[in-house]
Amino acid sequence: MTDVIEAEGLRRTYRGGFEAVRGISFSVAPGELFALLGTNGAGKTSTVELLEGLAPPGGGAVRVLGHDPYRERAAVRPRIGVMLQEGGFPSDLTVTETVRMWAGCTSGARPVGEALELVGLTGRAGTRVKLLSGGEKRRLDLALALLGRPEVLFLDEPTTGLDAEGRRETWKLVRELRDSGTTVLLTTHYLEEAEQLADRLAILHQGRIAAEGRVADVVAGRPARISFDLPDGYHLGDLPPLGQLGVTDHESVGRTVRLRTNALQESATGLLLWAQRAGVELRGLDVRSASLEEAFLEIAKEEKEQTA
Ligand SMILES: Nc1ncnc2c1ncn2[C@@H]1O[C@H](COP(=O)(O)OP(=O)(O)OP(=O)(O)O)[C@@H](O)[C@H]1O
Repeated sequence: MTDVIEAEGLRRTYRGGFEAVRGISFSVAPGELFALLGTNGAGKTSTVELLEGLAPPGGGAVRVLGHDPYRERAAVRPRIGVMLQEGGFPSDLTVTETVRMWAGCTSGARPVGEALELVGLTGRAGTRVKLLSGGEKRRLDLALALLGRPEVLFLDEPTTGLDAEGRRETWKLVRELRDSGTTVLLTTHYLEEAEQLADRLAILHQGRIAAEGRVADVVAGRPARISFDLPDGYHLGDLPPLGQLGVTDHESVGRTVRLRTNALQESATGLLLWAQRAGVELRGLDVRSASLEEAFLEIAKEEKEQTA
């Protein structure tokens, strides 16, 4: 089966000449959940808007469900669900009235009660939108995106403003939708969200894709981290030669030492053996494998250095 979303060399330039999207290519298979990550201003929303058909690309091509989402909007729009970053509903309507109004413009809409139940807003059905909390408004946005039982769901930072429980509930719902065959494109600032949900992801930086693949692919080859406080009376030079422990990089801030290593077991063992022999305690010892967060920060740093 062909891919549901295909982006090829996409570009977007705003009035004034700023190029926010600089030739990016990726594809999303049916039923796959693809996450776009990136620092503020990396170009996530600018890209997603092209996929949603809200603007034409300045270069390259995009196809959603086999159509050009901008030129063939009428064919694509009924089959996609869009949760924008800023919903912007009339604030004097109640939750039910808002969903009902939206349902009136949606073919094959779910019943209002079902949509509210899906996102856990049943108890707020009669509440005016202006009285909802930020997290509840995000959930209303999601209910509206789900109204038409979309084949493709675009979620632009869906859990911003949600508390930890609300975030986990939304993750569960998004997983269920994906498991029932919905293709999902998600943008997020939360790396844990991408780790939890994404089948594949791309990290955008300054309008380009800096890394792409499964979480394990993106994390592979990134260094692990060890940090600890130097024992009183000891200096960095008192540690065993760090290079021989497989440490690739180190820094110290005050008494805290941070090491990076591609040989975590070897480095940690060497350090602990040294501490045992010296009879000292390594307070604040923290040993962690490479994570998406580490990969993300490294990529952002590398790219910044390259463009400096
Ligand atoms: N209408 C516009 N006119 C000019 N520049 C814009 C416009 N919209 C966005 N930009 C710029 O394009 C760049 C990418 O913005 P975009 O909103 O796509 O980033 P993002 O990755 O979604 O960021 P965030 O995580 O902060 O939402 C930013 O530098 C932004 O200032």
